[in-house]
Amino acid sequence: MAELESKGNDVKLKLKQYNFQTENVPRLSYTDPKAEKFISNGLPVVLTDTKLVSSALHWDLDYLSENMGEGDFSVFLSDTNKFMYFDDKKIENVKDFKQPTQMIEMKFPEFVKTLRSYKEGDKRLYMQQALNDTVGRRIVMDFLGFNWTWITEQQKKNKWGPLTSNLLLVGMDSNITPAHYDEQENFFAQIKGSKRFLLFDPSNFECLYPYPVYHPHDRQSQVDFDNPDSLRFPKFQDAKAYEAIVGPGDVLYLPMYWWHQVESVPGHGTVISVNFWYKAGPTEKVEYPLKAHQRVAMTRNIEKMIIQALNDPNEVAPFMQAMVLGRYT
Ligand SMILES: O=C(O)C(=O)C[C@H](CCCc1ccccc1)C(=O)O
Ligand SMILES: [Zn+2]
Repeated sequence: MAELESKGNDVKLKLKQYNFQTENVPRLSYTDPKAEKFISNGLPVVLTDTKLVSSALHWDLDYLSENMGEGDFSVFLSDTNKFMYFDDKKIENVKDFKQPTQMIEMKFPEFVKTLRSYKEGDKRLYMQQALNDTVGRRIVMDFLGFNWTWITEQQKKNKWGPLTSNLLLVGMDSNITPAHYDEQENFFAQIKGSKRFLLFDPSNFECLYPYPVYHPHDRQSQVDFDNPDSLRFPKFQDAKAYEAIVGPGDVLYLPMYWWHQVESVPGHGTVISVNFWYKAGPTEKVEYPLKAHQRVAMTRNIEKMIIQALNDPNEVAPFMQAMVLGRYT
């Protein structure tokens, strides 16, 4: 889609326009009882005033350069502004799989230097690294200063599993993480710059055509949002999108299995976020009709069983087609 450049500072016009309708995700103070209701019902909501990461709102490239320590950080390089995740353990399953990005390990100061010397035509950069104990003392203090009381209360109230990681995301504006879903609950905290989320309920599974489970791009949509192939993906036009724009201090509750595309809003320079990924809680009692995310989990389990039983990714499609075509179609 053509990227509309706006003359004024209306961020809306700077955003890419897609051909599906979008509705806004509610934006509520975390003190609003309605906000808790959204979270307990597994519905996305933008929470303001949580102070979840207020101890990090001063983070910028220089401060991080000085305080992130001597560790190596995973930096993804892309020839385009898209950074599609891939699982390198599954590359062997797909003949001549073409990696869309390459990952290099960099010290933080080197990453900053490369970022600052970026010019048109260079590979774009996106640092995506789980925070760990190699970071400097000041970052530890900022991390300890997160509003753990509130978020741990949310974890308990909603019977989520343990916190698995905090992904630190430092990217260039206009970077895009294409549509995918994750199997974890997520409180996404925005620290610097703005990000636009396009969210889709798990029931949009049929409209977003995820790659096969054995594919390196498992959990990612096959549809190119900028040039959707309506022949291969006819239901894409029926996808129902929700939109949320998060700025510094905002926290997006991103429920497990909800599809999301993340666009770093152009014009803000470096964009910094930290997410909080929680494992699912114990599987709730199965009630009928099954919820959409339960169907997705079931589909995944069935695909995994077939892959394991056939022991060859190339046999999965013919097997499933033989099982379904002409019988269930
Ligand atoms: O927090 C989330 O879930 C996001 O998708 C945030 C996203 C980067 C995530 C990269 C990634 C995607 C899939 C697996 C592992 C890592 C962004 O902010 O660009
Ligand atoms: Zn994600």
